Amino acid sequence: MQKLMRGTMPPLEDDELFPSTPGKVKLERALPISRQLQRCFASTSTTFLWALFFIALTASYLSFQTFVDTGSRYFSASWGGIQWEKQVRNSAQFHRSGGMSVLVTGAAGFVGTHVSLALRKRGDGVVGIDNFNNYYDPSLKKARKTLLNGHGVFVVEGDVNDARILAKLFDIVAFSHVMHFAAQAGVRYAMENPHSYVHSNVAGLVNLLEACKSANPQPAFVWASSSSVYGLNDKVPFTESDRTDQPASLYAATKKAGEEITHTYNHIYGLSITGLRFFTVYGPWGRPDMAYFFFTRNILQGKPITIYRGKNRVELARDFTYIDDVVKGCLGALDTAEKSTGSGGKKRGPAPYRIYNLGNTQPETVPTLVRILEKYLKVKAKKNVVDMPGNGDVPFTHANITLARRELGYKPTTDLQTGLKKFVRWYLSYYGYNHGNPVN
Ligand SMILES: O=C(O)[C@H]1O[C@H](OP(=O)(O)OP(=O)(O)OC[C@H]2O[C@@H](n3ccc(=O)[nH]c3=O)[C@H](O)[C@@H]2O)[C@H](O)[C@@H](O)[C@H]1O
Repeated sequence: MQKLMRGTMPPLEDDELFPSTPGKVKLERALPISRQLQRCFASTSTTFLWALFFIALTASYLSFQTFVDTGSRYFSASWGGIQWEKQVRNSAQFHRSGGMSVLVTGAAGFVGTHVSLALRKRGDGVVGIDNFNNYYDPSLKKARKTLLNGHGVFVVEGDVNDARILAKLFDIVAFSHVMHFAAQAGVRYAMENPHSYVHSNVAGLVNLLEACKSANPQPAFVWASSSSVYGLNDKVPFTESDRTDQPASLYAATKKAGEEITHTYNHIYGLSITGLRFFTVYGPWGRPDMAYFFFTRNILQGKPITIYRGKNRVELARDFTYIDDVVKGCLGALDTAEKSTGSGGKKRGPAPYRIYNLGNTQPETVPTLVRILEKYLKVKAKKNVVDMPGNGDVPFTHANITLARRELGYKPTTDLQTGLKKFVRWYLSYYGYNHGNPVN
C-alpha cells in the first residue's frame, strides 16, 4: 500500500506549484499579497482533499482485502476450528486395548466405507477423508458418509492433494496406520480423463506419502493397488511375482507407478508399506461406474446392456471378489503391518515392503454375471454382445491368493451367486425398482 501511495501521489516540488510558463509566473508574481494568500489557501485545501481521497481509497482497499481473505477462508475451507479438531480427536480414539488410530482416505468411497465401519465396529479409531468428487453420483458418497457418522466415524471433507489439511490431521492425531483408498478408479474412463488419474493416483499418493514420512511417529501405510497391474500377463493364476510391466490402461499404469513410488518411500524413509491388489470388488454400497452396478440399473429400467467379448468370441472373465472378503483382507493387512522405522523424516532401519493379491480365485464370465442378475432381479436383460473395444480392458483376471492366505489369514468365502444376491437386496432397498431417487 505504501508503494501505491507513493506512486500515485508524489510529493509536490516548488516548481510544480509554480509552473514554468514565463507569462504565468509573471502574472502570479504580479498579484497582490491577499490574492496570493487566497490562492495558496485554495491550493492547500485541494491538496488536503486529495490526501483525504487517497486515505479513504487506502482504507477501503485494506478492508476489501480483509473481506476477501476472511471470505475465501470461510468459503473454501470446510475444515479447521476448535469444534472440528475435537471431532477429529474423538473419531481417532480407539476403544479396545491395543487398538489402532487409522486415517482412511477415500472413506466415503465403496471399499473405504466398508473398511472404516469394520474398524470402528471392533473398537479402532478411524478418521476419514474424502473429496466427494463427482466422478459418480456424490449423493451416494454423502449417504455413505451419513452411515459412517451414525457409527461414530468422522469424515473430513478434503483432498489428499492438499498438504495443509494432511499436516493439520497429523498434527492433531498420532495415526498408527494410514489406509489409503482415495484414487481415480475405473479402467475405461482413463481414455476420457487421463489427467485425473495422474492427479489422484500419482500426485495425491506422493503428497500423502510426504505427510506420512514427516509424521512422528510415522504410520504404517496400507493402500489399494489393483489387479490391473498384471496387464497383458497371461500366466494364470496371477501371482505377485509375475511380470507387471505391461499395463493395458493408464489406470493400470498409475497403480503400477504407485507400487514403485511406495517402494522408494519404504527404501529412503523407512515407511512400512503394504500394497493390496484388488480384483473387481463388488457388493452393497458399490460403485455405480462398475458393470454389475449399471447392468442392474439398466436391466430394471428395460434399457439394453452391452456385453464385451474377447478375440475369437471368447467370453470375458473376472475374479469378482465380494466386499466382505476384501474388508477382512484389509484388516488382516493392517493387523500384520509392522511399524515404520523412520522418525523426523529419516530412516532408522529397514521396514517391510509387502504386496498381496486380494481376489476370489473363482473367475466367472460376464455373461454368467448377467444371468445371475436376471435371476435375482426377475427381469430378462436386453443384451448387445460386441467385440471388446481397445479401451484398456483385459480379457480375464484370476488371483493366486496363497501369499495373502498365509501371511494375512485371508480366506474369501463368498461366491458370485451369494454376493450378487446381497448386492441386489441392497440395491432394491436403496433405489427401489426404477432407480429414480434413493428410496431412503
Ligand atoms: O480389479 C481391478 O483392479 C479393477 O476392477 C474393476 O475393473 P473391471 O474389472 O474392468 O470392472 P468392471 O468395469 O465392472 O467390468 C467388469 C467386466 O465387465 C465388462 N464390461 C464392462 C462394461 C460394459 O459395458 N460391458 C462389459 O462387458 C468388462 O470388460 C469386464 O470384463 C474396477 O472398475 C477398477 O477400478 C479396478 O479396481
